[in-house]
Amino acid sequence: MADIDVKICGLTSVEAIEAAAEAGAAYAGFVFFEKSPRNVVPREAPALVKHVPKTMKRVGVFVEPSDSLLERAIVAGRLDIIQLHGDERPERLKSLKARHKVEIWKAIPVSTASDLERAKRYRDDANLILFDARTPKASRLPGGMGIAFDWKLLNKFKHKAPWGLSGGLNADNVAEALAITGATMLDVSSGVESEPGIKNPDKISAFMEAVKAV
Ligand SMILES: O=C(O)c1ccccc1N[C@@H]1O[C@H](COP(=O)(O)O)[C@@H](O)[C@H]1O
Repeated sequence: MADIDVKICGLTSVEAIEAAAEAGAAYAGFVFFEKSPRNVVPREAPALVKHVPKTMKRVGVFVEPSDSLLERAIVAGRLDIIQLHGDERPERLKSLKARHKVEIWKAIPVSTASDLERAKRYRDDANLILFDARTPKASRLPGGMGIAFDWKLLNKFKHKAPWGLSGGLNADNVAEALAITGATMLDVSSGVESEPGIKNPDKISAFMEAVKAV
């Protein structure tokens, strides 16, 4: 694989964790958001994360989490990274960074070029900016909907911080996404599922094969 790190997100079963590990994913993602079909509550996390090999980092996905949820999830999920998917301000990231020994990733919803400008506010406080598709206003989730944005927006964007690409990726379109954006970090959820919340090991492996073929 051409130095591309992949996060398989929304893992809720041992089978899916093992498929992600076997296929060579760098990150195992667990969603701590009760509206999500992939929600993991902190008390369930230890039984899952014990199957994540040392070669992978554990990422917790949150949407404007309370301090209490974060504290419980970080401990129970032995999280290396927290990914914030809501309207969290840079100050919130700064204070979380001071309090917890984790990396912080900030997801930025993208539909137009001006959305990319928003990312600049997080450059000092986020370890990685994740460009994700903006989901429709009426939708229940700010991510994990299998929606892609216009990757050409990233084409000429001057990145001044580490960044990754997510939103609507799957085995059929990931080569094109990589060709257009030059991303070196990818995050996928719906594109490796049979139905919302149910990961499909064959799709995980096909996605990783498609990335390796680039
Ligand atoms: O996956 C979820 O249920 C989810 C819920 C709330 C916020 C983010 C969520 N997932 C993240 O969304 C993107 C894109 O997912 P997809 O591949 O388009 O399904 C990805 O970063 C997930 O981590």
